[in-house]
Amino acid sequence: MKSSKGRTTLEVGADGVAIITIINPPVNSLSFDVLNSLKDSCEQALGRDDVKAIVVTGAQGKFSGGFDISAFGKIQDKSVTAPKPGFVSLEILSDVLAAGKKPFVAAIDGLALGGGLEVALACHARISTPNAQLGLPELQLGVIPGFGGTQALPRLVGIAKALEMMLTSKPVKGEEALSLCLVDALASPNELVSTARRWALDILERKRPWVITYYKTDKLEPLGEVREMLKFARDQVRKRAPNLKHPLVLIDVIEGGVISGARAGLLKEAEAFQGLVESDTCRSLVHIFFAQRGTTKVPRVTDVGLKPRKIKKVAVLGGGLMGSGIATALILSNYPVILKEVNDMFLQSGIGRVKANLQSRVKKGKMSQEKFEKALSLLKGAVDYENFRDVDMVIEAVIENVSLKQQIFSDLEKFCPSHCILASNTSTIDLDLIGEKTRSQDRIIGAHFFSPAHVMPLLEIVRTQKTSPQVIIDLLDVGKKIKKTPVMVGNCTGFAVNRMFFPYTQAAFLLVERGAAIYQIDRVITKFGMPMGPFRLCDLVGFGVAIATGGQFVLNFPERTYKTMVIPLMQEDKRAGESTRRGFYAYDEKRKASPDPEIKKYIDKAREISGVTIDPKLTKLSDKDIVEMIFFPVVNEACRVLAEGIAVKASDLDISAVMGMGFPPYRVQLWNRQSPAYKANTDLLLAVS
Ligand SMILES: C[C@H](O)CC(=O)SCCNC(=O)CCNC(=O)[C@H](O)C(C)(C)COP(=O)(O)OP(=O)(O)OC[C@H]1O[C@@H](n2cnc3c(N)ncnc32)[C@H](O)[C@@H]1OP(=O)(O)O
Repeated sequence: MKSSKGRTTLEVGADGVAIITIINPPVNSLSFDVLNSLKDSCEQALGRDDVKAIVVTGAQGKFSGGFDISAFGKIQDKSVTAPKPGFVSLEILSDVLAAGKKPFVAAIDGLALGGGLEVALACHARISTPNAQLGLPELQLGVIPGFGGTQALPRLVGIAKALEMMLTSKPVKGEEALSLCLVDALASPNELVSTARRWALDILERKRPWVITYYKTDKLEPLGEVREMLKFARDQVRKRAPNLKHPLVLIDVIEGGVISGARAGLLKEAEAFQGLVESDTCRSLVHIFFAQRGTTKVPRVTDVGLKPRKIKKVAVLGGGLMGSGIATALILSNYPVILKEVNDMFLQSGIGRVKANLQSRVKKGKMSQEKFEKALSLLKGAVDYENFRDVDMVIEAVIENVSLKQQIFSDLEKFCPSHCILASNTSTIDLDLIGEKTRSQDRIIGAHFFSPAHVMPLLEIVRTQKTSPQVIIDLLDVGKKIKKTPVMVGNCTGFAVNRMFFPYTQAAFLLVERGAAIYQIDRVITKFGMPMGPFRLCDLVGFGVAIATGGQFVLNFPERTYKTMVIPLMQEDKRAGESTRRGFYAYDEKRKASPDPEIKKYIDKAREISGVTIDPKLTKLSDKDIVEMIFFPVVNEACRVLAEGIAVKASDLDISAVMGMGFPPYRVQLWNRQSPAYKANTDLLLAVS
């Protein structure tokens, strides 16, 4: 017998109010089983003589996290048949709930997201707790709201706010929802259902309005204004996300409903939703949703019954760019931190950097002055190890120097308690080497942050052969608590992200020295969706860093390292990237980059020194050729990282590419599926090398 995935229950109280509860842990997602059961429960409640009014709620303090996202994959691979377009929005929510002859009230605690909020919008009133999260985040998954949200939300909060909520995918809290008229009243979690019960009876007794959301028009702005707003929104979308179609589809669907009425809008929405579910964008973004949550599931580590230990205090060694960013990330998540430097002057600079990081959040309105003071009070400075007796974790972030790090780790072994986790933020040095002079190899681990560490979402957790699973579990937990996506990798040069990044710039140099146009490469790669092309990236990180990391790759992977002469030649002329205002681009005082005709001189010279000639084929590459020739070596390297066991699973590398390299998440699945096609192009690349 097929096991069902979630259900609803129906319970009728002595007051004649039926409570329909959505039950599908952990977030009460709306699987097809839940939706069918919801329809049955609603029809039963409407048909029963002992039921006067109905409250819809979710079990365990969560209304619903929306449509069951795992069903997208099943629809795409045809292992389930999707119901006909409009089955949920028209046949359940509009025709059963909204058109019901008894009042429906939604009692919302925890979260009402996506389809969850759409169920609530179909009810005749909504009561929520002050902290509940209400939103329509479907765009993040490559689709639009498909259970009526595109029509109902604008009718409750107006077009401008509805557009903002849907285009940004950001939820609002109960308090704001009340001020927007998205909910009708607030109640504490304890009083939520009783308040909703009373509200439903009040509607029946005509003491409160009986509102069918889809018929409301009073919040819709006049048509001329709506058209202006939609035009502005379309322009913004085209500018900010030129490769994405679904935000434009959303705007068309909203417009359709405003012009032709909600019922026509619901139909249009249902058809558009069905088309988008099949798109590569949706496949990719759904894959990324689960891949991101999968990074903390590590076989033989997270499935052996270990629980994370409580980390009460952390020490960060080094107050430079990385150390201060790491300290900022920790205090922002309420970890008391000791920031250690070698002397008072360096310490004050480090503390100053942390302060500046926090102040910039205050300036951007992301943080209150009160939170600023509180976060800063968690930071203590030190110039020795005296206060390290009670730290539970140390993160070393000093310069990349093996003997210095070895010394630090042996000092740490002496001063820190024996349970203390000893982490290094190194991006290039072998962790076994760092811990060589200690007897604590089981608690040595890599915590590789990306700069700026308090902003970038990825954390590479590097385990050695000896790192204990408990230490990995602890760092995974800290990673999640400081709002990073932790990805566990093995110990090797460059770990996952830098190993994948390396061929990205290598291929670009190889192509340019053989005739490809330098700025065309950056333009095409940016158009593809990367935050910047390989040459602009070299300028940003600076040639010093590029040469230092490049040296590691030459040492460790000599058979596949391309030694370009362009960078050393430019360095001789004191061009070292953005920091010197001259690299592959010239930079004005506002750091705006412009192509520099002088670059040709360095490329010609590099060709001459290396004895390389121009290949006419490479002077007229199409955009597609360029994208493939830059990225197929990246994919190849990712395959090696997986084959060597450095990454636990392929989806971890997808997340590393998206969060560490800025690879466009909406393209991941297409690239995974295309892999057989890349051989020909890789051969092309090999043929010219
Ligand atoms: C037709 C409709 O318009 C279309 C839709 O409704 S599309 C769905 C719209 N809803 C969403 O996008 C919400 C997606 N979920 C989230 O943002 C977050 O999971 C959340 C805010 C609900 C909870 O966050 P958090 O507490 O950090 O827990 P999180 O780890 O993300 O999720 C807990 C578990 O629930 C699962 N989950 C969350 N939302 C889910 C959903 N809508 N469907 C299926 N599973 C879901 C996660 O995969 C995770 O599973 P795991 O424990 O096996 O890894």
